[in-house]
Amino acid sequence: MSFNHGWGSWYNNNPNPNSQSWRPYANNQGGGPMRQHPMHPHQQTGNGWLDVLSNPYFSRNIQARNHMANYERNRMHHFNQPQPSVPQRPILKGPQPQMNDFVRQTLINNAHVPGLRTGLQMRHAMKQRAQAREQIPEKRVQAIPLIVNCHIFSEKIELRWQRPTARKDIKYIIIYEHIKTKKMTTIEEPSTSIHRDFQVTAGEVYKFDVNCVAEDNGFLIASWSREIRAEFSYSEQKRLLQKCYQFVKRGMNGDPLMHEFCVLYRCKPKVYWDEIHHYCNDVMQKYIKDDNGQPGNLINGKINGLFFSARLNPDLTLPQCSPFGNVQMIIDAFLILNPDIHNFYFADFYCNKSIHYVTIVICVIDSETDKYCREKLVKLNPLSNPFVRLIPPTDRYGKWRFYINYTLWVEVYYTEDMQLDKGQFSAIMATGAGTSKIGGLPNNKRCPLCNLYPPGEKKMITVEEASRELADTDSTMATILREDKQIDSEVADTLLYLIDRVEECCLSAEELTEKLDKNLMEAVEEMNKAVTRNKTSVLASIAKNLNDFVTGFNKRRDALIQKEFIKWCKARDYKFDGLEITCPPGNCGNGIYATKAFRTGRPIIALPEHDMINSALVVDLPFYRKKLAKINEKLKPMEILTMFFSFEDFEQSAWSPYLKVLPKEFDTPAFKGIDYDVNTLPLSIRKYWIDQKKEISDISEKLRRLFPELTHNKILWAWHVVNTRCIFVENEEHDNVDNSDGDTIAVIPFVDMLNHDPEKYQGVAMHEKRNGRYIVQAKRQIMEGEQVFVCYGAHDNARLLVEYGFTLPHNLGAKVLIPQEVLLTLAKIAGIQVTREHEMVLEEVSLPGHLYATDEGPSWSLRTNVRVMLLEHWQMANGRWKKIIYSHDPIDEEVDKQIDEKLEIMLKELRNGVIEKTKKMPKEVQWMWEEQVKVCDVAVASFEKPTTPSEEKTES
Ligand SMILES: C[S@@+](CC[C@H](N)C(=O)[O-])C[C@H]1O[C@@H](n2cnc3c(N)ncnc32)[C@H](O)[C@@H]1O
Repeated sequence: MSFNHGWGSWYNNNPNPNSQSWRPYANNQGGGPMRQHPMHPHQQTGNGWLDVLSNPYFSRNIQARNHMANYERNRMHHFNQPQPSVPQRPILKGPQPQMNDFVRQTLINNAHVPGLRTGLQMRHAMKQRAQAREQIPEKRVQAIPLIVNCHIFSEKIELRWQRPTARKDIKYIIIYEHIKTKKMTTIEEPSTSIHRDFQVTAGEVYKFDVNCVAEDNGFLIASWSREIRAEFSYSEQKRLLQKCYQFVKRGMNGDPLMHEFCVLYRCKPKVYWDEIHHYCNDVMQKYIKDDNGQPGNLINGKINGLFFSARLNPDLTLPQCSPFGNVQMIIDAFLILNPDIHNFYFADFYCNKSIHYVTIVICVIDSETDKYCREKLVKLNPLSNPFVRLIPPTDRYGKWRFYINYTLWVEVYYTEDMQLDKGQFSAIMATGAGTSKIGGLPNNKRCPLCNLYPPGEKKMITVEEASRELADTDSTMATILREDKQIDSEVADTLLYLIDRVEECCLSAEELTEKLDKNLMEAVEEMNKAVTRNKTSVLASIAKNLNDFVTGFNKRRDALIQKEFIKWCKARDYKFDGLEITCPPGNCGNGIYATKAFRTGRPIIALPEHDMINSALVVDLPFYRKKLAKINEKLKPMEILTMFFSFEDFEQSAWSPYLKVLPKEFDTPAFKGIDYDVNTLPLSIRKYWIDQKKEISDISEKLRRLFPELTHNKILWAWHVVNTRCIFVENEEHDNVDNSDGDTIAVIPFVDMLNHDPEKYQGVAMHEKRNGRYIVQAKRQIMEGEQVFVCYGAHDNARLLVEYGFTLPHNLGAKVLIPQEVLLTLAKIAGIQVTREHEMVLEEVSLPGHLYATDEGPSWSLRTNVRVMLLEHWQMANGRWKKIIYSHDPIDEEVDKQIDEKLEIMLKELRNGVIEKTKKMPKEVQWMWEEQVKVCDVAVASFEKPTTPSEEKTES
């Protein structure tokens, strides 16, 4: 970077030796530049600041007063003459001086200090408004509030509302008024409509009234009203910044062209300073930002501040003339730009004719203005932005260095009051009228360099702009883009659209709706497909950046939704101190983590029993009671809960914060529309798969028949919510529930955030009826930082996938089901003579034939089944087998050995059979079979005699 050239010349060679500097408003009357240049600490006297130090208004410095008099040529002259009403120099921050009516009126009409002017005008306006309010009796309308979300852009306002009622005989009447012209437009929207866009003019204010009325008699059902200023959305603001980045010229090495400075200055007519001195206790008060710049910017009329400049002449001297006035206040740059206490924001980029301006807002950290800017404007890094850049001191006693871009005009808008004694004053030449236009100049709306929508141009950002935006977060991107400009236009459009969507999504919590999320994700998917079709490094890089952005955004959104959910739980008296919801690594949604240790037996979650969502709760809710009364049919618990989750509205429901934390989709085959061929599935999952398919299709058909407004997809989602989250609870019988198959399910918010781990689980859940609560207890000690698990059951991976949509890498629940016909076949292969009598006993014993991954050898029930098949005729006659099978006596050694021998043959045969099957199975289910092979391997291995160390030695 070339920052330093010629800086010293300003100190050494003041181009205007006649110009004067002084500190007329200073309390301490000290002199000299506020900040000495680190390289030239003692060279400040050359510009004459030490010569004229005192206040001209108290006649202590004749020279200065004469000097100022030369510039006196304004209509406020009389304020500068000693008058009876002029107060003595007031004590700082003392009471405001009294003004007579004449003075006040003159000030209102002519004041040069906008703070003074706007203050008085505002008070006047407020008085008028209060009077008007008193005159108009408040109109009370009996209507419920309509919920409307507004999406505000500089040239478009989008309104989206939620239907206030399920009634169809309604319509919406939208009245919007352009406040300035009073032009009113009325439009009607049908009952099906839920949004409407309005083309507007940037910076203008519109009043919108959205009324939902009954179609026949016009009765007002719900209403909403708001005044909206058409202003930049956050994404537009960022695009403007990108335009500004593009405008900034850069040197050979890519760095922006900047020069060093150490003071900021503000030029105003002398009367301006006089008024502050006489009427404002020497405090230059910040005042409301005028209408200069882009009409849609987010600071005009919104924040208060004072403009300063740092721009120097080409020879790096301070300017000696200004269109804004004949007195220049000069202050130490560190006072305004100290990055330890200030935040920097980009606020505007515009031109009036040819000069381009960028407005940088400087706020004291955490001030009210800072909070506003943080929300609305784009924050800049003081150390790396190309407009006002700071370089930290190199050692402990060093000073900050300041650089300003000289390829455009940087306006520094400081949002605090400033005392005059902080500065030094210099007389300069006023060019033009000596003052800026009151209210501000209109910007040039035709300039394509600084307008987002110059006339005649498409309202689409360019690829370069998009790439710039991304380059902001990934500096390598810009380099890649410069190299490769061959970008397919369709792909570019997709990317640009996505950038817009992503930026818009960042606006506010209001936008975090399910719908927008879905749109966004669809857009991302579209983008990823488009990028795959056009494999260029540029696109891949842009796509990666956007994907990262979307992921980050989603994370922020999830955190927000979670916060609301926690608030909701606490308000309902859920107790879960020492726990937090976090997203564990991997793809398993949320989980619950301990933020402190819990001892064994401690309840870690407790909630009132009436908060369990079970069939009784649902059928007693007025909405569902009415619905069920109409259909005159009792539903089963699973059907009732599915109906509940199908109907509840994400925004309106009393469970809204809970509904929002529920997964939007599930990874189960049923949800993904995968239809396995039953014959390709291992036996352990076959029945469950058939039953599940039937249940989903039956419930879906039934609910759609009873409630035609429900769709299959909605029911499918709701069924999954219930099926993956419900817990066993013994519910009381309820007259309006069909409990012919029992009623043992409930969905329990928060508790249903616990994930499954059959090995590590520390949480056991139970309904404590006597205490009227549902709790989760620590069954063993839980350490701080651990995820808290429960056990959903000893399920193998096929079952976990089909029922819950996940699998475990080392699942001890893996098992092989050996039904009776398979058992008989295997027994025959092993040489067992199985008679009809054996089969009948087997049926009566009815022990399950399972092999488990955890078993050290075949289970007791499998061994017993084999034992039954080895019984002789006489042992089975007259029920004698019962005594043998259920006896506590140890099994005869001979028999035991025989069982082992037979089982070994049977299981080896089983393993071979499973391996053969695995080979023939379609790819998507092969893993299920492989898991079965592993279980067989474990069982077979248990028969192999362990080799002793001596045998090992001999073999080797
Ligand atoms: C009762 S919910 C548990 C909370 C859930 N993770 C969430 O985000 O809301 C059950 C669901 O959690 C996920 N899940 C539970 N345990 C898991 C595990 N060990 N690994 C992966 N996903 C798991 C599955 O998606 C399952 O359908």
